[in-house]
Amino acid sequence: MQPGSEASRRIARINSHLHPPVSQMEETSLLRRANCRSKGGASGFKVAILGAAGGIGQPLALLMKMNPLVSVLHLYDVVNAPGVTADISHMNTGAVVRGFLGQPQLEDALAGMDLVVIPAGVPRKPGMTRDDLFNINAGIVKTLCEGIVKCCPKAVVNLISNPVNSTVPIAAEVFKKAGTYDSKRLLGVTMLDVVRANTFVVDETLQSLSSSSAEVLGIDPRDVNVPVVGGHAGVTILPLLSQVNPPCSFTPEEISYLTDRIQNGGTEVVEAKAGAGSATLSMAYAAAKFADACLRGLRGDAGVVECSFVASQVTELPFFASKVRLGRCGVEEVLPLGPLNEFERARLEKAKKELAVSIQKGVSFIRK
Ligand SMILES: NC(=O)c1ccc[n+]([C@@H]2O[C@H](COP(=O)([O-])OP(=O)(O)OC[C@H]3O[C@@H](n4cnc5c(N)ncnc54)[C@H](O)[C@@H]3O)[C@@H](O)[C@H]2O)c1
Ligand SMILES: O=C(O)C[C@H](O)C(=O)O
Repeated sequence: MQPGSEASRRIARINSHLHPPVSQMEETSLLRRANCRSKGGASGFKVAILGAAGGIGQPLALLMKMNPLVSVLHLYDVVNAPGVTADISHMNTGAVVRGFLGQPQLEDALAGMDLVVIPAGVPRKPGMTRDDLFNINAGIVKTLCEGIVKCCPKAVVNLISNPVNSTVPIAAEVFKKAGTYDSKRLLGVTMLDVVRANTFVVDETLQSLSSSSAEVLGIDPRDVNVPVVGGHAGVTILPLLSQVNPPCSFTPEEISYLTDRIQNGGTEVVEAKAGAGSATLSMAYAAAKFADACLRGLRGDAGVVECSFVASQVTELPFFASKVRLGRCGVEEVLPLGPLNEFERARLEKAKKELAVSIQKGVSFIRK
């Protein structure tokens, strides 16, 4: 290709969108605004995915590109962001996609975002707990949240990176330190626990147990809703099987089996992947569902309720996962747990003990 030819100028233009030099920032952001209006429409939201080239990031980027509520989609990673961006950008859906590679482009990736979804960080290998990821992922989450402070302090943040029970407190502390903390806008993503619970209640109960819960036979798992409260690791994951909707009853053996399977769903995938990571596809599905719920809330839809790990007064702990009502500012209301049976009350006490330690570990990481 001849330097200075029309083809080389076109490629230079495409590259400048993928890696906008700082000197072109103003011009580029005008271009972005123009693109947003022409393609996404005035009502679309601007969404950034941080860790977009990863196992979760890539399918999540695909699903967000398909979401009609998204007008601009920013894909940021420290590796491979241009390739993923080029690929996703060929999908003929409305959202304008832009790629951002490496720390120097983090601020451009975040500028003006309404929703920031964070699946950046290392996943587990067999034999590890989520807490074993703390040493690496805590620093990653801290850095990304410092970027949010600077560039989009009013964005709603969906935090996926593990250990969620500690990374959400880390994010809160970063925001508090900067004076930008709004507890309504920080949500730990525990949706995969709900997705698993809904699936296992319909599937596993009927397949592997001689079930007295035949009421659920033939029900689409998408129509089942199991609230999952507490946190997102082992015993802190507490499905409230007494509150399944549509209502259905389980034997004590079924409750114990289902609770253990839901609590160990992540480990089941980690072991099946045998060293190649943890849940990515089901997580991308869950994250896309949760992000969509947040966007519908931001749009002003009524009655959007999902479970999430948020700042909470539902228990004595400063953070707790429970049903939350989503609205124009993020979390509009943290809903109470509702009536728990004896089994759930006992499991709740266990969950709170472990959660308290994980939350404090996250807080201390920033305050130290
Ligand atoms: N909340 C949940 O329910 C849930 C479910 C599954 C996985 N996870 C967690 O999500 C995280 C990601 O999992 P994965 O399978 O996608 O891992 P992955 O290794 O496949 O992808 C992670 C991506 O993050 C990127 N990354 C690393 N440091 C970064 C930084 N500083 N800035 C931006 N990007 C960075 C990597 O380059 C990589 O592309 C893990 O911590 C995992 O435990 C959480
Ligand atoms: O189990 C993991 O490490 C990943 C994730 O938290 C999950 O629940 O699948």
